Amino acid sequence: MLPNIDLTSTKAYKYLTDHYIDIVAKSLKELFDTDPERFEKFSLQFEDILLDYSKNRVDDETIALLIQLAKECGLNEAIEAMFSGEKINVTEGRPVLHIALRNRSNKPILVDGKDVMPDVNRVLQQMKDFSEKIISGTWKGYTGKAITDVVNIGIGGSDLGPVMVTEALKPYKNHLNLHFVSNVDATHIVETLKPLNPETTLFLIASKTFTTQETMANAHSARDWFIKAGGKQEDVAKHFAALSTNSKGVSEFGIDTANMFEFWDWVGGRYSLWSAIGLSIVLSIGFENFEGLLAGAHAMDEHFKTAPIEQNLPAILALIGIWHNNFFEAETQAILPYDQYMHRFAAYFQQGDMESNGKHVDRNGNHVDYQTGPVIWGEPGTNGQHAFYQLIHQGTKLIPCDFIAPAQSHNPLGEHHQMLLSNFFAQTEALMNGKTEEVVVDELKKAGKNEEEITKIAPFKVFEGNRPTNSILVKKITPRTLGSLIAMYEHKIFTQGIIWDIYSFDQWGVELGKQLAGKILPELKDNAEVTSHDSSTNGLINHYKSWR
Ligand SMILES: O=P(O)(O)OC[C@H]1O[C@@H](O)[C@H](O)[C@@H](O)[C@@H]1O
Repeated sequence: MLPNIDLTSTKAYKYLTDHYIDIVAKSLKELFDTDPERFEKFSLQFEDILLDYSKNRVDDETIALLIQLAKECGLNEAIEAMFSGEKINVTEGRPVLHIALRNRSNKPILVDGKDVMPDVNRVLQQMKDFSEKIISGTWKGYTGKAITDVVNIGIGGSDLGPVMVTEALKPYKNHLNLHFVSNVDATHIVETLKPLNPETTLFLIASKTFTTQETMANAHSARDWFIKAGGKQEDVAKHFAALSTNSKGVSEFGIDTANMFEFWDWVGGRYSLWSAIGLSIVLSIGFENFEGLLAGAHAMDEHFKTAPIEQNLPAILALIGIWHNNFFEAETQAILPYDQYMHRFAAYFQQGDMESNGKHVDRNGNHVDYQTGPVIWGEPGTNGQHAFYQLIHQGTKLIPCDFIAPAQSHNPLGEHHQMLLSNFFAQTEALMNGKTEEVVVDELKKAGKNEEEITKIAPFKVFEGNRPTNSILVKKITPRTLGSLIAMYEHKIFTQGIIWDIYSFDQWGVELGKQLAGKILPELKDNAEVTSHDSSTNGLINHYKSWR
């Protein structure tokens, strides 16, 4: 069972509340000046991932108290509960076992007394066999041609993970063209299908439940397109596969269950890229590379499970996040990868983090009296620097940032990578140190400005600094490193959910909008005036009807 705690009544929380008053009085610059060991002390390495968390407003005492907080909140017991297959997703009555999907040790993991590993390995083998046929061209479409294009139709967890990983690992890509359709807006499928040839296109219908409205609508439109282009019903089997937990739904759609890649209800949608949902990844980079991704995640799982909290990368990241969120009252967390291939990383963790920890009810069903999950956002560097970094440097909001960069580029072209990394290093330094009025005045004097001009302009050029950042430097973005990085963030989310005493693995908050859309859809079928809602909703619907 997950431990039952009252976060703000823990001893550590109370100590941290007092300790916060000491820390806010100190600047990051001072903390560095008074402790020459700071980098060594506040950085951790796991394989090819270096986490430097020294540029956060923490000292030895902060870290000790945060670790005490994690212990008081039962983090170690919670990790044990997850890894041993306990039903820690209580509101849905399910275990949380994405770790089983990448359990390369094959040690048994029991759910209701049954080892899940044989099923996991069976589906992995099925993915391997299928992908080898598609990639080698031995699998033929209905006119005898090899597959050239793969369209993954899915949304949320059945889209974001595969999109993010196939983009991040593009250097490992083969000849197949990958496409992703998620939005129910017809534009998405229409534009995707325009250049495609049905004879050489494979559709993967990716949906855990196989009931999601957007995915089902896109899947039906894809099948209609295929049939209209000359494919016959019996040809569907050569061009459609399903990735799902719902075999009944799959066969009702008309996909042969031989072409169904199964997963299980103990895999959360936003944690499912390691499951059959990852088939588009396998098709894009090959099974061996997918295994590399799984192995990297597994290595991070073992680290998370066994490393003491003070050396545990996901736990430390989580605790630093809690320090900002609950004591500094930071509302958001930016994820800034200095790697163009990782351009969907922040978008992926918007779902991963916000759908997991965007909860205001604790595990006893009571309204929390503290902040929980932050708003996650971000774009790749250096683009962000020329867009929103102004606010991070000089705005009124505290934005803790994770800077991520590879030491080695997949595209070592001229000085590009050094330029990119010079920005990566410079930004965290600038955010930490800022620029004092004294320095600004001095610079303006040197630039030949007079007293009056200096007084006028100086305030705008001052940077307060003291802005917290983590730097995550990796050797290279390989399948293994990416697997570890994703798992690191997954376990960070888990740790924070445990400390905030919330259930991180359900997502009831997405249901209400779906229900209401289901009620409104039939009201849009004719032109009759709608009066069943509030005046705004009625007004909007009726206006829409008058314009269509
Ligand atoms: O894979 P499915 O069942 O089509 O679900 C897609 C998404 O549907 C959303 O409603 C859920 O909030 C997500 O968690 C999920 O990933």
